[in-house]
Amino acid sequence: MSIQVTNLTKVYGAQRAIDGISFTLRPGEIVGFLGPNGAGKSTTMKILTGYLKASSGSAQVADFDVAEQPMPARRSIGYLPEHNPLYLDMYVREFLQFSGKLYGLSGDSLKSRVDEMVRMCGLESEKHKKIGQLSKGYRQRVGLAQSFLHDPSVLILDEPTTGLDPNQILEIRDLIRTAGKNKTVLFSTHIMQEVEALCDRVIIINKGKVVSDSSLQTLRESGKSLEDIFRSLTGA
Ligand SMILES: Nc1ncnc2c1ncn2[C@@H]1O[C@H](COP(=O)(O)OP(=O)(O)OP(=O)(O)O)[C@@H](O)[C@H]1O
Repeated sequence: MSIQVTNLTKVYGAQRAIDGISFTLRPGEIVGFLGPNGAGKSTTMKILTGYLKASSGSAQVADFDVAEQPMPARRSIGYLPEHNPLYLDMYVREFLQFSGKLYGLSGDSLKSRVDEMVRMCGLESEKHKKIGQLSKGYRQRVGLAQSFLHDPSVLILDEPTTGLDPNQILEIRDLIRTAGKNKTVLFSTHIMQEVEALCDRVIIINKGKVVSDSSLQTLRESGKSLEDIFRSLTGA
């Protein structure tokens, strides 16, 4: 399995942010991770990417346990956090080179990989600017370029299109589709059309529990819209 989450629980003080969730992603699947605000999506993604420790349960990425084998697990993952912490004073290329070095790239392979990401993510016109001078959409592209740099087999993208205008949403969606070919992708979003445009499968969580895990095809066959299904399962 590319991602395997088993009985994962995270407790913050008195609150169970996630409460015994389990799911799996097979290689090559693109899965939408939906849930209302505060449902536990980011918490789950932060555990998968090694930024948070689970209170109990286990998570594996590319068959590496994220708690016991954190380094190989991390190398298998491209992660775009919800609040993408870019270095605003760095130039675009400088930042990508710096990030590539952290993944062990160097020399010509680093340079050619950075060039490829700049091209793929549509950053040619902005590559000589500082990140702090970029629009939100271009910053998001830099974040995606960074997450794709080391050619990971698994992409974990936390609300990749939040705050973007409709044109940028479509562009970023295309980018995820292109970059996600032959990769496993778990991404969270509040945009139902995005799920319909990109996903094979949808996992819906509510109050820290998985309330639905179905293929888009199965959900379509129910005759209800994804929005109606989401509302009925999350009590909105
Ligand atoms: N560091 C923290 N300390 C205490 N509680 C936290 C912390 N981080 C998250 N929580 C709580 O855990 C719950 C799940 O939060 P999480 O960010 O995972 O939700 P989410 O589904 O990603 O929400 P959103 O759609 O709003 O981004 C929320 O009630 C949140 O307030």
